Amino acid sequence: MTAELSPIDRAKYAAARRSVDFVEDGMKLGLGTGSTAAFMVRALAERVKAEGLKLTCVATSSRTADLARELGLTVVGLDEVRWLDLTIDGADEFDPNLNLIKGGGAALLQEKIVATASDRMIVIADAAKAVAQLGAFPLPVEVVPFGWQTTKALIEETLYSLDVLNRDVALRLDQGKPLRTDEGHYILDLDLRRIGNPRQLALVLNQIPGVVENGLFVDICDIVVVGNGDGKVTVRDINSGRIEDGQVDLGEGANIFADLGD
Ligand SMILES: O=C(CO)[C@H](O)[C@H](O)COP(=O)(O)O
Repeated sequence: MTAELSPIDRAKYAAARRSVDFVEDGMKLGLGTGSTAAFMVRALAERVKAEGLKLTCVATSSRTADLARELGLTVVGLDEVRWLDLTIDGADEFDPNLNLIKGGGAALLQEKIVATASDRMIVIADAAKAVAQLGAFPLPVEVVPFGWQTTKALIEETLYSLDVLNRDVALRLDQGKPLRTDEGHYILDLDLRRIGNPRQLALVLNQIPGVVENGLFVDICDIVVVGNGDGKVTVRDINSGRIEDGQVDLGEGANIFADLGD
């Protein structure tokens, strides 16, 4: 079954499977959004079933909440628990300081709120998401629909004032219409190629009226788990500096992959 999966999906599964080893009984857990996070939710549900773990989960999107509930996990609102032990989520890019671009799945707002309300954030990713400098992936910025074109112009002016050379800003569409986030906002994707100073850019973007949040996660992620198509995983902890290599048995994913219909 696993042989039919693409190498990228095997890499995502490997990272996801390794990340759930960090989950302990009784934890309050943030569940990310995206395809890698979906593998994690499935691997987590398997562990809960096999070991009878008692977990309280907070989802970062309606998609993740639906999947987690369908798999029997307990999902509550963030305000019911206020603070989480751990959040596990995917990313679109991560740099050597574990700063991230997120929001490829349009869930950056809830993802940032949940990760910030957690003792630790683990990012799970395939190796292709590692970059020397953020920015090849267009930076998602969530904006309110009211006056969004004015907000877009203000963003372009701000990028110009920061001497950003490439500053293509595009409204994200879904079947020809503006994509709506879970909160009903729009997403603008900023194709910047290179982000020299993610901390500065994140702060400046959030000063613009109409901007709700941006997809730069600076100093939020603690650990990255990087998966490869052959099941090799590397865990890097930015706080301790520890790097640990391991191997995930991809055969263990057979149930999960079968559920996906692959
Ligand atoms: O930020 C996200 C959703 O808003 C995702 O974590 C990010 O887009 C990675 O997605 P995938 O795991 O499907 O590659």
